[in-house]
Amino acid sequence: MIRVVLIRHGQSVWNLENRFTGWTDVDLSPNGLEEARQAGMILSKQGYVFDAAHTSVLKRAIRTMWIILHEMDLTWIPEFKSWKLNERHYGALQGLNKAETAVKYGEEQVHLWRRSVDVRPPALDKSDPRYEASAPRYRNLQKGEFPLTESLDDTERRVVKYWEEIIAPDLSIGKHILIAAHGNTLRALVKHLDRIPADGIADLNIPTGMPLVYELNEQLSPIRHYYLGIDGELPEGTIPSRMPS
Ligand SMILES: O=C(O)[C@H](O)COP(=O)(O)O
Repeated sequence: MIRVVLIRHGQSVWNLENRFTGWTDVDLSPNGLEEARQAGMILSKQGYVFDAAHTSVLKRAIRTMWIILHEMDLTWIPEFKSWKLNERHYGALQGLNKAETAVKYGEEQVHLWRRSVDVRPPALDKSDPRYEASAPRYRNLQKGEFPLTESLDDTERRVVKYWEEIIAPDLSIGKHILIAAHGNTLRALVKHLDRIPADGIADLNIPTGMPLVYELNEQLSPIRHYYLGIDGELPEGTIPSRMPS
């Protein structure tokens, strides 16, 4: 049986401040550090071992992965970082407080920006300091790949490309893989794996710092999935109470 573990980074300082984050490179909050440590402890206690770990180029996910691997005494395994696992780009909303934005534009509009599959938030202007296309970490992006904003569909396309080209071949030869990524990156991946229709994804939220295990068949189609708690797998369908802001 093939198994892959997905984990959303621990709480970040902007999760705590309730700000749209996207590609902004904020770090974990003290609580997020602890969530990552607990996730590593849970995985270790449940006997999980990984051959490789994949993450984004954003430090909240990288640090989560590092803490988990440290807790599991697996810091020696190969690590891979890709912008394709970055959080969904939140365009000109990045940095704004979510509650204040809802007051300004209305709950309905903000819900559309956050949870529809095809509505893109207002785009960043290329002159905006938040447009970081020339940052060293993004130098390998092809022309036009650096987003000014993204819908969940846009995010899904790049995540699925990474899954199909990089992760799936390794899973197929029996490697055990950890993916430490972001709320919307993982929503997009889960939408793809579980073939969730566009109108079925709005209520799917992935909590910070909780290991989510997917068991897959030989064709890499999901058999079942569950979150891991300190006492083992949570009953299928259980969503842990630690929800994103
Ligand atoms: O980028 C962000 O702001 C969050 O990590 C995910 O935000 P959302 O729950 O508003 O999509």
